[in-house]
Amino acid sequence: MCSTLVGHPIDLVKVRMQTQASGTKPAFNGTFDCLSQTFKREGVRGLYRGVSAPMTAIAPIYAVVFWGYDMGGRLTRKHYDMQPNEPMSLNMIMFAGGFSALPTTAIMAPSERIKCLLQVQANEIEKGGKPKYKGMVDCGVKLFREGGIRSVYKGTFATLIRDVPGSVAWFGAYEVVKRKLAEAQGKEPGELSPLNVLFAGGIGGVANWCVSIPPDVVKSRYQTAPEGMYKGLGDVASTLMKEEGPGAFFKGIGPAMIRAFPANAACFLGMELSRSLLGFMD
Ligand SMILES: CC(=O)O[C@H](CC(=O)[O-])C[N+](C)(C)C
Repeated sequence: MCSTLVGHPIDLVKVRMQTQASGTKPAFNGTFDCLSQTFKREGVRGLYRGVSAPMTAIAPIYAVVFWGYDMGGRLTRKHYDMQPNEPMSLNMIMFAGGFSALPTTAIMAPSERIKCLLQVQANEIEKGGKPKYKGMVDCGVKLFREGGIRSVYKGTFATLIRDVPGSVAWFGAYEVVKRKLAEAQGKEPGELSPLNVLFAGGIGGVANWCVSIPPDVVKSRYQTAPEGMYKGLGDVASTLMKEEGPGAFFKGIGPAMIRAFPANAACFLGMELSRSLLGFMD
């Protein structure tokens, strides 16, 4: 929840930049321009538009991420007939990471759909219109009334193609950095200092966004587009390519990277601290 509080304004900038209409003059000239325009026009409230959805979903999302990772690890250990305390190879870690995205998508996809719609609806207010959604619950209810569960879950496949490779990189980079640091200090990875864990977590976040940005742009466009605008994800990708060129697939990479290190450093440190607290209570 701390990482959402810190990272949401910059995540909002990412989504607004990713969903800027093509053809016309861009509304924002870059990350800091978007941040300052949003603050000037909408105040602090504007920077936190849409925060309710990730704030509500973040705890269950990460509980499922780490549970899914554990399940993936158990599956590979069973496959190789390994003991539960035997360390996993990097390939096994990456498999377990990718596997974790499968159950997580069930919560991640609707949370992202609502968050992105709330984050971009300021454009409508700007044009003199009234905002369509009053908040997270209102948005979820309206989506359900208008298009049923299919509409709430619009963008599920896009979320999956973003988060399977993203989670492979996230867990893989975190473990590689932790192992290298431990080796250099003659320690076990579990004995690393909080500062080392923060560093490894931050690198995990950066690795995640190195592979996730192109599918994230497609996801943001698809989830915020009016009904019927695109035939599917392939249509979003080919329209982007035709109208805006290959650079469009990297929109929002600046804010994503600025947020990636601190948000994920905090996330992994929180996970390691709660893990040792639970071990201590055992
Ligand atoms: C897209 C996303 O939520 O990525 C997570 C890291 C972040 O910066 O929020 C990692 N994971 C996909 C494993 C949830």
